[in-house]
Amino acid sequence: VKKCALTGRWVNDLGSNMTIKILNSNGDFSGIYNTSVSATTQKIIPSPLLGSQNLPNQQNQSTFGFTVHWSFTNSITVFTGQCFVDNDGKEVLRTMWLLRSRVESISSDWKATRVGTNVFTRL
Ligand SMILES: CC(=O)N1C(=O)N[C@@H]2[C@H](CCCCC(=O)O)SC[C@@H]21
Repeated sequence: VKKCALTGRWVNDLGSNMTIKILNSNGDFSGIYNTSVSATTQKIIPSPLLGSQNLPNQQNQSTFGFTVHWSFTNSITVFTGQCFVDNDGKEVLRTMWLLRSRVESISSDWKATRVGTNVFTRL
């Protein structure tokens, strides 16, 4: 199997996990994200994701991005990152994300976006 194809199951250091399904011929994919944490009090449920991975150099640690459309609250997270194969041959996703939460009014827009980094490894 090619190293660093995103297809499959990944887990991050927060304990969140995701399943990336079919990666089509131009690198687009869909999947499911199970977050272990939330900024809201709503009950967490698995949420769909859509994304793309740069294919031409897929076997050479390519870049990707995806959007999680949270099913349980009015927010969206976009992730972007790169898949690396470390010295032990383990695949690791180094990502950054933006979480945009819905706020009541434009005067609260300033506090509506959170940013972070995160690392995923194969489950
Ligand atoms: C990978 C990582 O850092 N994160 C993760 O696995 N879960 C949290 C956030 C979950 C947001 C849920 C919806 C909401 O609370 O508005 S997305 C970034 C962060």
